[in-house]
Amino acid sequence: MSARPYVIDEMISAKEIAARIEALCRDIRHVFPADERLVVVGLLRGSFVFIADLVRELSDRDVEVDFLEASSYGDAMESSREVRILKDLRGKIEGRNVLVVEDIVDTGHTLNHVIHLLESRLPKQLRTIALLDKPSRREVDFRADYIGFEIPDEFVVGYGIDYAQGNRNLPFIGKVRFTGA
Ligand SMILES: O=P(O)(O)OC[C@H]1O[C@H](OP(=O)(O)OP(=O)(O)O)[C@H](O)[C@@H]1O
Ligand code: HPA
Repeated sequence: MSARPYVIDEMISAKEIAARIEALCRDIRHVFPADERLVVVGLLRGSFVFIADLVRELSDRDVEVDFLEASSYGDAMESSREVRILKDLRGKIEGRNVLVVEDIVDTGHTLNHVIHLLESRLPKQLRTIALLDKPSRREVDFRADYIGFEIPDEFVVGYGIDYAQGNRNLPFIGKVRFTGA
């Protein structure tokens, strides 16, 4: 838990997120063949809420869900720039249609690292989707194929995203504002 007191100011409401997911899924349906299974890969832990809403919006498709756990922030607000794979996929992705789901792209190190790893397994088609993108913070040249919202350089929480492992269960995206000393 953080020692510094803070409040959370709402930035993106639950309603706005739901509407954006509907629109994103309309685009995704155009890209992946309707008659082939789609492997939706969530990057733990931050994507767990987003992937849950995304796959239910894609309930008209044959979807398999898998997870990969990557970590580079730990409890800090700054990336360590060292992406550790803590849990690998259960299934094989060679020759398959894959959608990688991320909560936020900040420096870009996490998704960049994961995509290189998964590309080496020779999927038929691999696309990435991130709910949030902070382009002003980018340290590696990476852009997700689908982006929910571009946001300014603020530390955000909620809808799966944490600060020191807290606040993942907020239904909206909020920014952390420190108060006092
Ligand atoms: O673009 P980057 O600067 O690499 O930051 C993005 C990553 O940081 C967070 O993960 P974290 O390492 O905090 O793990 P978590 O998903 O378990 O919270 C977030 O969930 C992204 O995966
Ligand atoms: O803004 C953020 N909030 C929480 N975790 C993060 N990991 C990268 N950026 C962020």
